[in-house]
Amino acid sequence: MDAIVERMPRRDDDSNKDSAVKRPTQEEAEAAVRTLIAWAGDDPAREGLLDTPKRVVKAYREFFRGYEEDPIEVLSRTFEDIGGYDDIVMLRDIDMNSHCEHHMIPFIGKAHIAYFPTERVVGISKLARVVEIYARRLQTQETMTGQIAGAIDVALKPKGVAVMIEAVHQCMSLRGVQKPNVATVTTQFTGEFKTNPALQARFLELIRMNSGK
Ligand SMILES: Nc1nc2c(ncn2[C@@H]2O[C@H](COP(=O)(O)OP(=O)(O)OP(=O)(O)O)[C@@H](O)[C@H]2O)c(=O)[nH]1
Ligand SMILES: [Zn+2]
Repeated sequence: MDAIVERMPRRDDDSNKDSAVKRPTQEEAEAAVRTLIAWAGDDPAREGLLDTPKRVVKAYREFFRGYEEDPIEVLSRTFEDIGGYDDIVMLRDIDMNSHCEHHMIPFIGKAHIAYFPTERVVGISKLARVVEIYARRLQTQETMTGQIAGAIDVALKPKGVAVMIEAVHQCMSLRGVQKPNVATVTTQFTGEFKTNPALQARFLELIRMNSGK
């Protein structure tokens, strides 16, 4: 599982000059957007489009800010005093949106996460933050599902982790095959969620209970 955890894969700003990928300047990024506007068939010098490159570059900073954050660090603050609690902790229906690495088009859906703590638990918001960090990178849904489970596994060393993502890929809805209502479902189980079918079934049941399916 460890191999799949990418903490901060391509940090290439001034803090890491040895990185393989050099981050372009703001001007270079804006010029690239002007090229794409021209490729779309419009005039980047048209008044309505003059500020568009700046806005797009700013939006990209937001969409892809996950490269600057470290999920393991986010999960490093844990609490021991859990009053003898000895069961799974589950976060259901975490809204997420990411961008597929093949088309750079959004895929949008929900993540469900459960883990079975040993002695220590993590603040529940941190699990949603981990989803956010990996979602704000160029992704495949499979990779992202594995990375989330891997990070929780490595950082918390729980008895097990379960992650499910259900998402609609707009690269399938808006272009290409044009099938707008396809849900892609991915799961990753570690530890007892992998070896204990009853625990795995409980995770799936807890998800279904909510959706009324
Ligand atoms: N497995 C997987 N595939 C994805 C994901 N996001 C997008 N894809 C797929 O990536 C594939 C890329 O296929 P290509 O044939 O190289 O590209 P394409 O010609 O644009 O493919 P079409 O979408 O079929 O038009 C497509 O089948 C997409 O549906 C993902 O998260 N996981
Ligand atoms: Zn795609």
